[in-house]
Amino acid sequence: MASPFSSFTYSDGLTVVGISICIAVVCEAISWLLIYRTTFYKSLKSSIDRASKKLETMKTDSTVTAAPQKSSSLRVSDPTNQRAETTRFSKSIRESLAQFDYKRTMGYPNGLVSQGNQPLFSFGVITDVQYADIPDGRSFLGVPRYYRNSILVLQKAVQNWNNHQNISFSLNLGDIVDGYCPKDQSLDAVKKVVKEFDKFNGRVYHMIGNHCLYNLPRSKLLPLMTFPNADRAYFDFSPIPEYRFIVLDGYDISAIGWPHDHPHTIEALNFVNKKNPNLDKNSPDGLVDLEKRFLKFNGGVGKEQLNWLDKTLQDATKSNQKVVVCCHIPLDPGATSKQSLLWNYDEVMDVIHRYDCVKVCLGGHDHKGGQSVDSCGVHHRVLEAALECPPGTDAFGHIDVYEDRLSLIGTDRMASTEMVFNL
Ligand SMILES: Nc1ccn([C@@H]2O[C@H](COP(=O)(O)OP(=O)(O)OC[C@H](O)CO)[C@@H](O)[C@H]2O)c(=O)n1
Repeated sequence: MASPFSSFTYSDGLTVVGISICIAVVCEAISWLLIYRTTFYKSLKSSIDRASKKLETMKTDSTVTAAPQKSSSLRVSDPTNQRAETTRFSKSIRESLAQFDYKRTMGYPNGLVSQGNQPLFSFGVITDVQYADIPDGRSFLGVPRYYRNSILVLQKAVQNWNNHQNISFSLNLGDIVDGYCPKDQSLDAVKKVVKEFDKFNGRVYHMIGNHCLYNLPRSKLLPLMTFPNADRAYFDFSPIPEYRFIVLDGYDISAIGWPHDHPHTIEALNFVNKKNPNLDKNSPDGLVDLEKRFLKFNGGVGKEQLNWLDKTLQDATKSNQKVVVCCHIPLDPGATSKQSLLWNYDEVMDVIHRYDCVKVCLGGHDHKGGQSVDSCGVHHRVLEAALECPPGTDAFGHIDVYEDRLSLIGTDRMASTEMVFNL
């Protein structure tokens, strides 16, 4: 009797192998599309790598501690505490992996995890309004700028936030008036824009940018923009006990805005003169890669503010809070052009990376916007400028805050972004 496989030829076998390979390739491509290329996967992977590294370090440390200590310079540590720490990190890795469970991930078309549908709270965002009562123009590099339309974009933003009814506060990420605003109109222009922000039925937290400082010195600007501490432009606040916002002043060390003989002006001028040999200190000519940030229109965070940041993060960690750091000048090279980076972004990020509590950094300044997840899993989102919206278009948004993510819902030119982080 003929076996059912008697007609099964060698070429049929090859066909089956071929089909299997094709299916494997298609599955891999689908996984890449739905999983590997998503921000969530990248952030989760980097968190797991980070936790694994920490775990390895702890294992090495405990071996060192267990061995007889020959030198007093070795770190003294309690083995019981170390075991507890190691267990905590193993647990955090297991939890991270558990998060990546297929059923929950597939609940969202873009492969993101959903934990609860109701945001804990929401806040409005807008940046680089750069209003001036002057005809449309272009940036130094030729990008169109709509100086009169930008205040209309702000008006729409405020209307939208008010209509939403659940926006607790709003963030202005800086540069409310453009440097081309005629100087005899600066004061009125700043007042006019602040008045538009004041129409929002909630608190507006302002940041200062280079263009604000081209118009008015700090002494005049700060009182108009009502900062929580009258004498400085960096501060923190907690809209709910579980979250803290830290607003940095990226023009703390700056050649713009302070009196000419102020120590911060002198420090900034010395710094930029040393780092940028061009006659025009706003020109990045000849500067290579990350050196391109050493431009006069950028600035840095001074020592006192860095210490304050460190203490505030320590405090947030103790209070088990998640933190959002905001600064007009971006803090991560992956999210911005090198020309728009904070002078000492590396020092600031070193402080931030000492803690696990910072989940997201928000910025402005680089008008085209950008997004990245850094090596420690912190999300960076640089927002698109209102100034570059042709009439009839917008760039503003609101961010819904959840336990495990921030969800930016942008209008028109401001791209919506999901920022999912590890708990
Ligand atoms: N002398 C200069 C001045 C500027 N650049 C490059 O042009 C870009 C932005 O300059 P500009 O539009 O004047 O600056 P804004 O403060 O209005 O906008 C802030 C930017 O969005 C931050 O990037 C920049 O790439 C400069 O390097 C120049 O080459 N030479």
